[in-house]
Amino acid sequence: MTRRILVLISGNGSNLQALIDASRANPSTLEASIIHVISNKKAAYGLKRAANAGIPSTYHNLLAYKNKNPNNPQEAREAYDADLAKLILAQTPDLVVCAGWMHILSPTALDPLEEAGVDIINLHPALPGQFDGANAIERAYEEFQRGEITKTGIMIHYVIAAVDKGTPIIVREIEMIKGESLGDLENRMHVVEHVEIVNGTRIALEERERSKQASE
Ligand SMILES: Nc1nc2c(c(=O)[nH]1)N[C@@H](CN(C=O)c1ccc(C(=O)N[C@@H](CCC(=O)O)C(=O)O)cc1)CN2
Ligand SMILES: NCC(=O)N[C@@H]1O[C@H](COP(=O)([O-])[O-])[C@@H](O)[C@H]1O
Repeated sequence: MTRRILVLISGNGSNLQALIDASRANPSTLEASIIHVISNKKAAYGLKRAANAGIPSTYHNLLAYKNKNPNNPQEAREAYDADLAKLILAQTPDLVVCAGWMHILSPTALDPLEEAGVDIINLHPALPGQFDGANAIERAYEEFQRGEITKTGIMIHYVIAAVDKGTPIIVREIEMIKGESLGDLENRMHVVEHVEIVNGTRIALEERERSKQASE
């Protein structure tokens, strides 16, 4: 049975592209099919990448929920997340991959997926516990400029409610270079990301299969 991956994006989608390319390489380096892409940003170039690859996609618009419930942003967010979980489960994925997905998932999104036995993994451009949250690369670069750190990295981790605190699957350290521009650091990190998001996805799928076999 071909393993089914659903990918969540918010922007350029270069990591989505890495997953697409790996799953379609001959021989494939990722034995799985990307069945659907969901973006929380309408202008995400990753939606065009999905279309170019013939992969169905959905734009899930948080603003529409906030406009329907202007006086309670938390309630709007939870309704958005609950519908996001329904959108995801309707595609019956084996795994969800956050690939530049810039929205914090609340338990109203995470709980239905956990109940359905669908794992979520995330690519985060920092080492465990180093720069949790958004803008991690920029924050690392600023600390390096201040002489506070000498290295950063990327990790692929399971997603739990606590942001970027889930169990790491892959951790890769990246040495920082004196005099290097932020753009050059970002480019070096993206090269590593594009390799490790494929490896992390493969490992998560394998771990899921082992866990299913053990429970049978
Ligand atoms: N519950 C979890 N949700 C998410 C996780 C996670 O580990 N647990 N990982 C993130 C990805 N991420 C870092 O890797 C991350 C992305 C975005 C943010 C954030 O502050 N988002 C803001 C909106 C920012 C924007 O729209 O530009 C927000 O959601 O309010 C933090 C961490 C994916 N989600
Ligand atoms: N907190 C999550 C986060 O910061 N993710 C980062 O967003 C970029 C997405 O690029 P892409 O859209 O080209 O894949 C990547 O650098 C990824 O590490």
